[in-house]
Amino acid sequence: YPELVDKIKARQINVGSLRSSYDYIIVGGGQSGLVIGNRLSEDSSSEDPEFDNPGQLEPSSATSYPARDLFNVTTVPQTAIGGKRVSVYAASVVGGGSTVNGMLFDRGAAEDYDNWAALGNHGWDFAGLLPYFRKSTKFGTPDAAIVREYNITWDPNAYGNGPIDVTFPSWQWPTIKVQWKAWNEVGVPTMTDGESGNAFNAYWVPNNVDSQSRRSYAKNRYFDPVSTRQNLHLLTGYRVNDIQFSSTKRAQSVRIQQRGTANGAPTTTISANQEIVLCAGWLNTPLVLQRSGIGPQDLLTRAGIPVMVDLPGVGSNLQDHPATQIRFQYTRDVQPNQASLYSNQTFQAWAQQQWQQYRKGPLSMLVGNALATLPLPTMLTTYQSLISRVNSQTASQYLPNTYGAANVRGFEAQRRVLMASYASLKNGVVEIPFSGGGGTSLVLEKPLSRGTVLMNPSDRFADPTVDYNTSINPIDNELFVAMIKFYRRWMQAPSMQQLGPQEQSPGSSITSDQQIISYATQGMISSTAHSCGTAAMMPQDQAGVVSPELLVYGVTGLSVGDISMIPLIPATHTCATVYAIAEKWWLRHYDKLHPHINDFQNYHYQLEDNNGNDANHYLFSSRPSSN
Ligand SMILES: Cc1cc2nc3c(=O)[nH]c(=O)nc-3n(C[C@H](O)[C@H](O)[C@H](O)COP(=O)(O)OP(=O)(O)OC[C@H]3O[C@@H](n4cnc5c(N)ncnc54)[C@H](O)[C@@H]3O)c2cc1C
Repeated sequence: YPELVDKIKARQINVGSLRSSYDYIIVGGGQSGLVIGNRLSEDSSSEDPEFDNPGQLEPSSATSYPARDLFNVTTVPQTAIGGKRVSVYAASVVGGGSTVNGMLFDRGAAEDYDNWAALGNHGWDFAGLLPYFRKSTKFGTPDAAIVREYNITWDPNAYGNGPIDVTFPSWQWPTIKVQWKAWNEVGVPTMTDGESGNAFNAYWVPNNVDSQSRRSYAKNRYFDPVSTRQNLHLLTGYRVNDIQFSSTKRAQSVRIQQRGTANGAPTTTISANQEIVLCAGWLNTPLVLQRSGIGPQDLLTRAGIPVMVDLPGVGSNLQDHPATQIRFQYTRDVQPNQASLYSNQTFQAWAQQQWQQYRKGPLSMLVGNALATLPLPTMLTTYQSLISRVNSQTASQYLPNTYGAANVRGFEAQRRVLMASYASLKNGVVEIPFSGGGGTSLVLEKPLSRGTVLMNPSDRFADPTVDYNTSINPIDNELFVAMIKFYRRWMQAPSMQQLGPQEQSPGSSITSDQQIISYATQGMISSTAHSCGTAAMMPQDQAGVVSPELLVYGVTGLSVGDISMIPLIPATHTCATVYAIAEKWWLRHYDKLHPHINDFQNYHYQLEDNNGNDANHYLFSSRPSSN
């Protein structure tokens, strides 16, 4: 898209014009980095450069993940899923994941975030995050005819007046009506909306698109409108290698190197007067920390890097949503259906015309708009016995051998809140997306397996070693078995029979748990592009890396504003949550500018009025109440 590249080139700063120091340096102009850059530069007294790797810009809706905008990294062999190496998804482009992602835009259940607070992170429960979910979004009323036809529901109070446009496309496949009914028949109720804390059972999920089906993302909503601010500089084509510290362990400067030059090539040093904010994503935030001497002592020593802070959590606690596939064919499918887009030329031509003329119709639809996020008790009558089996495992039993005592304590704490969620009817353990077709991905939302992102000790500039340890904990596989069995039950629901569902894979001959596990692991992927947790917000003695204020333990002037801070992966696609995290990161900075308002927990409710409009003026005029 040459015209877009030219536009961004006109705005970005050349390395030669960089200042030698800035107030804030944001490492990574991805999704969270652009949010934080926008918010910080609202204050004209600070100057913020953002460093990023260049890439092509994604101008419109897209469902395929462009490899050119992703880091080219694969995992080590995943021993529990047949030894395959799997691709990782980490964006390397301005706007980061928001530029390349599938635009399914949802939030976790309230309990997902309440779990974060239960792990010692005051203010990070759902009530503490909701103002930021609202602050980042604005809901656009979808096509009335489609809403009526498919009974699409949402909660307008879940949204605010923020930069990211959210709405539903103007198309659904007719078969989805049968699917909704069938969910109800197997005991899965329909929720009005998943966005207001009720993301469990079955519910509609919008996309982050505007009324013209155009991608609404961090670059065009948080960066472009403020790119002319004189106090915000964006540098592309460089990477931050590491951070340098003063003798009092204050983060002082970053060393940057042009991408594409030999590792260790001459670097430029840029200083930060106030703070360095790591927004380089789940893959690179831990790597930059490790290169800077913050990480597991043993790893740093092996790499010959002086230890600034021994934080065993840096690069551990890696989580994602692993997935496998299931496929049924509808022998009495209704017309039109997804296949019509390929098999029926008249329909195909009509779809093209709808898209080109009105940006509507089947081609405006992305990955689908409905999810069944199933609580374990709904899916498995013997769920108590599964929970007992988890609790009888030694905490360290399936953890990577690089994990030390603090990591095990952290996992034990996570397991306690996770088991409460496994028993809950208000929190999903698995996700089954549905959009009318007979096949789909089956996604594990609350895995017990944990992984690592570790610097290569013999070459700190090489790609890191990524290991998800997918399915290493056998309970994860039991959850896949339960999911496949429940999917089969759904296909046997009375309403579904009008479609004549016929199982293609795994196939009706695959019946025993062991057969199902072997099918599921064979087709399993480790990541659905929701990797997180590698610089987690946990207590320091439980392998935490950042405090609830998102400050890195053991040093000053250094924080994390991206997805790495997530302690426990929520049962949702992660984009909306990352906006809320980055918006909330900014709160502490606001606190610094306005020290008379000094209660982190209490005033976050004041950031918006009840309609979700920005109500920052409250902050200037009154001290919030203490309830
Ligand atoms: C292919 C894909 C599909 C997805 N689909 C969905 C979806 O449909 N729905 C959903 O909700 N979520 C989805 N996600 C997840 C979501 O987009 C991400 O979780 C989110 O964007 C992560 O934001 P972040 O700010 O933490 O990191 P990122 O947005 O990845 O930003 C990191 C930035 O740091 C830069 N960087 C890295 N290293 C350095 C360095 N050393 N120096 C300087 N800069 C550096 C990178 O270039 C990048 O711009 C998807 C993600 C991907 C990758």
